[in-house]
Amino acid sequence: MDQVVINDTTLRDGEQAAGVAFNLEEKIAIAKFLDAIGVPEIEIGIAAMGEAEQQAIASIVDLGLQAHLLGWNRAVIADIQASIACGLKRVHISIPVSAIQIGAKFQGKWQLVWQKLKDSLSFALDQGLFVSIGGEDSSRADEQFLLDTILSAQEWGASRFRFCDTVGILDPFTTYDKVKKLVTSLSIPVEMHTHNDFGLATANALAGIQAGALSVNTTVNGLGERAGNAALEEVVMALKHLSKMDLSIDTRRLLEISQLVATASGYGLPPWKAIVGENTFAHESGIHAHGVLQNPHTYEPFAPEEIGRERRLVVGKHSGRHLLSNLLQQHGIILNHEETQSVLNAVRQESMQKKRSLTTQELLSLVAHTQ
Ligand SMILES: CC(=O)SCCNC(=O)CCNC(=O)[C@H](O)C(C)(C)COP(=O)(O)OP(=O)(O)OC[C@H]1O[C@@H](n2cnc3c(N)ncnc32)[C@H](O)[C@@H]1OP(=O)(O)O
Ligand SMILES: O=C(O)CCC(=O)C(=O)O
Repeated sequence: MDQVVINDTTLRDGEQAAGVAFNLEEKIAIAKFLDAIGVPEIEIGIAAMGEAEQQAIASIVDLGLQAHLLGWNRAVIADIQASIACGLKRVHISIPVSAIQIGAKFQGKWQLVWQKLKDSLSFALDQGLFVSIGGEDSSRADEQFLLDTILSAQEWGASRFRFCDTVGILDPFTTYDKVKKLVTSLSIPVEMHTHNDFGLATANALAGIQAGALSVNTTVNGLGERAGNAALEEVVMALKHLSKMDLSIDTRRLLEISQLVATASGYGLPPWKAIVGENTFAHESGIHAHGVLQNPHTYEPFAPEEIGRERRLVVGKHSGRHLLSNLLQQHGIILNHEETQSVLNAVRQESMQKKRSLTTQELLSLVAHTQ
């Protein structure tokens, strides 16, 4: 199978999340970081948005990164001219392809949409650009109409097609079937763009890849419109561990980039967020901690170091004697069976009062008080 390409869109769809507005420094920092960890392609913004966005795009282009840089455009020649003025050599041209989208935006005039696509695509190709085409709302489009649209774009010179599950309504099985049909009928590669409205963005992205898509849009932390996009860290780690696909991305820095984007976006993550959440390698429950102390693989799908995190063992309401003894031994405290049990009872009580696990300091003072 050909190498799958990550085309990260944190700086475009990620920033479209309501309430997110990266400044120039943050945009540059995120682009540099994505490049540094080996992301091969980055969608860096929408030049049509105006001066500030154009400055950010041009500044990122000027960095001379290894990654291919892509600008998002409507099927409007002025949008593409703005992208070219920023120095971009790759453009993405999006058109709506479902009846509901074409109806709302172009009064159902699909021929007009095709004409806009043909005109803007020809213009971009005449400027010597790499042109990727996006089918907005591909998942709800009539399948024959979608295929006819892409076959036309392919004939007119497009280099890649982005299959968009714009409102996140697919499941992995349907995604697989739809993408398989396209991959079988097209000569240009297919890219996946999946949204998380039903919590299936990553699963659907993987299903598309399984069906033969060769490129995938991601965003760091899954940031993006509404419930977000397929998360970079989830797609990379799932491909690595579940599909045995090494994308040559430095996964040891995934936590760092997650924190960078969390700070820049102003949105923290729930502790249980897959891959990068604070609790993904934290163990409190007695049975789990006992297992992990013998062999971490009992309750961890991969080693925390792989994403740049450390394992945490904490005591709380659900802890057991093995974990407690282990933590106390690290502080030179050895208790007999009864003493351990009475500290454990006190830990449970205090944890319930505080509604959280205990810090090491709280545990040690509890030991001092129960002796
Ligand atoms: C699914 C997605 O995520 S698509 C990407 C969405 N991202 C964004 O919208 C963020 C950036 N957008 C913007 O800054 C602005 O919307 C701009 C600069 C692109 C356009 O702004 P405005 O001129 O004020 O128009 P507005 O946003 O209100 O309406 C969209 C216009 O684009 C048209 N349009 C929408 N999609 C497309 C398309 N794919 N190709 C061509 N025209 C399109 C609409 O028909 C409408 O046209 P009209 O002004 O002639 O009626
Ligand atoms: O690139 C496109 O064509 C549209 C991308 C998008 O953000 C979406 O459909 O959700």
